[in-house]
Amino acid sequence: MIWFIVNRASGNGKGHKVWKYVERLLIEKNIKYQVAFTERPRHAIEIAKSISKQNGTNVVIAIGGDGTVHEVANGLVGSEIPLGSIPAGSGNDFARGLQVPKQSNKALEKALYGKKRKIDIVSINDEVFINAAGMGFDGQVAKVTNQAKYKKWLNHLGLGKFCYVVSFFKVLFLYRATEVSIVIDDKEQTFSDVWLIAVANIPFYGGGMMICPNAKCDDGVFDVCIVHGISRWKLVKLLPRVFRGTHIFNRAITTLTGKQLTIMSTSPMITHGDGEIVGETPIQLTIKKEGLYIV
Ligand SMILES: Nc1ncnc2c1ncn2[C@@H]1O[C@H](COP(=O)(O)OP(=O)(O)OP(=O)(O)O)[C@@H](O)[C@H]1O
Repeated sequence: MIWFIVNRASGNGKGHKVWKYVERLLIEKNIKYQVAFTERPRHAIEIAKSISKQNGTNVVIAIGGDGTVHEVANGLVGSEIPLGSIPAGSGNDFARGLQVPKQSNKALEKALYGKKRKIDIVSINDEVFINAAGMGFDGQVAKVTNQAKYKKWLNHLGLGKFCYVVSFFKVLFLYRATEVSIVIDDKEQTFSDVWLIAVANIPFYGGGMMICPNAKCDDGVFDVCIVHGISRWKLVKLLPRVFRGTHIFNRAITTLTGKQLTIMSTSPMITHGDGEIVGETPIQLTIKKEGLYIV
């Protein structure tokens, strides 16, 4: 059976439109399917979990943005059912990082007939993330974005991916950098004046920012980007370079790779996983090699 989990609210209603289009294609092609619509945050986790316990499911296709893909992945972890996706959100970084076509008909093709493969995932508290997590400035930006009214308007204008840039400037003037101590694969390091730490499984987050340009979702490690010892003004100047991934050559950036990471900080750093708030420091992240099937 082919299952769809649809977040009609994603991308400010884009999820609904994409589903209507996909539904028409499925009927035209005479493809049998089942569909469940999410009714609230975290509902997709419950739905995917319950589907994963049924026999005869070939694929679960998420229609929504990164939040929906994150939830479906959390529901499917531990099963052999692959996750497919048809992007309908504001950021769609998962689709960008895994070459899922933007056009719904092509994304549907890939989800139905593409090759099943395993990717790494990263566990953080009791959740897993597939794109990236971020602590500090990043976590605050994710929190502000999720609550933002301008998200709706920017989505409406087809500029949804700029939500994070608007939030960046909102958080910039109030945020205070902190002292951080990390243990990565048993090696301890300290950093002062830390703005953010991003841990990435794919290069993109925040609507196309290439935060860890070398991240690969099947290499058994996550990539870490630490931004520290930089003034607010220089941070603003660095932002455009993040879209090209060339920020990593700046001396305010430290990049690392690892399988296990513990982060402690003088003041708590809000933490997001795939754009959803998952806690605050102290926090531990562990790679689960080949932990999820995708298609
Ligand atoms: N019926 C619903 N009503 C309101 N929110 C919902 C509903 N179903 C799911 N959600 C929540 O909507 C949130 C946003 O969804 P999603 O991330 O897929 O879209 P987006 O924010 O537009 O896209 P992106 O994450 O790519 O920027 C998710 O955190 C999800 O839990």
